[in-house]
Amino acid sequence: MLSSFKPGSRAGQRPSRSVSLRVVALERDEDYEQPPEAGVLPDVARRLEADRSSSPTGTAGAAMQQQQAAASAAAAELAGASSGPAVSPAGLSPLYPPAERSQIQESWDALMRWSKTFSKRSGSGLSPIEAADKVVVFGGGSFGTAMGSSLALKKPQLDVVLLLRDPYLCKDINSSHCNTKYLPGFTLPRNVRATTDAAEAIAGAQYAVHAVPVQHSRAFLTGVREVLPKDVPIICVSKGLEVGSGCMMSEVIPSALGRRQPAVFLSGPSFAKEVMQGRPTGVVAASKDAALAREIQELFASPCMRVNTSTDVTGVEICGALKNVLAIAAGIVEGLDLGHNALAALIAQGCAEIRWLSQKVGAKPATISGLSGLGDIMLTCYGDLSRNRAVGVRLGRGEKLHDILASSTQVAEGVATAGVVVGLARKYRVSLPVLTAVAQVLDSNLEPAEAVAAVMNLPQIEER
Ligand SMILES: NC(=O)c1ccc[n+]([C@@H]2O[C@H](COP(=O)([O-])OP(=O)(O)OC[C@H]3O[C@@H](n4cnc5c(N)ncnc54)[C@H](O)[C@@H]3O)[C@@H](O)[C@H]2O)c1
Ligand SMILES: O=P(O)(O)OC[C@H](O)CO
Repeated sequence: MLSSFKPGSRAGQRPSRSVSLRVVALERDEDYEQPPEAGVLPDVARRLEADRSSSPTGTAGAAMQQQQAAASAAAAELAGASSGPAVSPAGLSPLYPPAERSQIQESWDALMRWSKTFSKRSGSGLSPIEAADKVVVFGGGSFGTAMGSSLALKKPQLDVVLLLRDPYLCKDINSSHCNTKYLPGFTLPRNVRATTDAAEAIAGAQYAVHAVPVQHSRAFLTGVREVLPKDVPIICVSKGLEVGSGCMMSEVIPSALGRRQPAVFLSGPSFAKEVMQGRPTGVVAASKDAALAREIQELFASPCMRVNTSTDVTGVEICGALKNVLAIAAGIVEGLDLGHNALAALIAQGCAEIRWLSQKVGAKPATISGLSGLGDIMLTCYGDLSRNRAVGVRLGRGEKLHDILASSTQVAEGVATAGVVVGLARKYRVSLPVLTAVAQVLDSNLEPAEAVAAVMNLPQIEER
């Protein structure tokens, strides 16, 4: 049975933000304990990989749990590797000369000791997940369901409530423990449930994960404004720019709620299906409130999920929005069957365009080359699971946008965002050939092949 519903329970019950402060400095070498023996680590990595490949992909609870257990065991073995036996992988002679080998081993040992020291220094007291008893997820699409499930698995007593519009899907989720519309084939953890009742879903929740598509977020948030306590942090996972206003979600949220709500923007390379499968994933939690970003880092972190923190909200948001548009371009190149050279050149050009515009709006270089920038660009441009890329592939193969959108039940945020990006580029006086070409194709002003030819025939320039 799910944990009890507590209407009075609010963010006040969350742990003090100083609790999870961690020390990041590397210690002096002599402070460390014995280094691990050579030969242990490759075995751990191999076992983790073997566990991964033998996991079923269709049962989120089981697969995620197996992955978390495998990753925990591997991490524990890494941390405790100092006491392991000196075994060499059978039949393999060392690749590097002895001097290099000992340097490599020393560097690795230092890393493992740092990891151990770091873990020991984690704060005492209740962690955010221990302190929480309810989390509400706005939108029960693929990513809201996946992120809610990963929290539910961390704590079986946690009440994770998906707030949906569709009563039939709610019934389905509550009776079959499967989100048949957005994540068919995955069994959800038992402590994930769904409702269409916003007041009931939100009451008593310590955190709200916002996973409603950007273009519907303003209306959605306006609708829940009265029942959402002003101190409940919103963890926004939606990536895109609002049509009409050009706003990022960090602007949409306070504008729709009419107040400054605590908020964190979680982004990075993270396909919902792979999160459900418990495959290793890395994301970044960005907030102007660094303590809140650390709290959310700790809330989501698991053996399967690394969470970096950042205070560069603008950078994380703009990169997350722009990579979706670039992924459509990558899909077009794929759909036109232009080859690997073309795809790599396109993505490199797209990365430059994202860097030019992101810097103009204030993104930090570390963000652009980090998880929400380069990390998510790579995933979305190369990964077959991307909906944005899939739109591009179908356009490249000759389908019309209207038909593509009509046949898809899931959002491809880049479609709406592409037009907004061109306006933003004009505002900041940046020329973005690839991203503008995507908007032209989507707006039916250019055939995909014509767009490629036009971009190829632009003047030859110096790289910048
Ligand atoms: N799917 C992923 O792998 C993934 C990963 C990271 C981030 N995201 C981002 O998360 C956001 C949500 O994506 P998703 O994949 O869950 O989308 P989805 O298409 O799978 O589901 C969208 C959800 O939003 C709901 N919704 C749509 N219109 C609504 C409205 N007007 N009011 C209320 N709810 C509405 C739908 O009912 C559904 O529950 C997007 O911005 C996406 O870019 C997705
Ligand atoms: O499927 P897409 O293209 O919406 O991408 C999903 C996520 O943003 C990947 O990080």
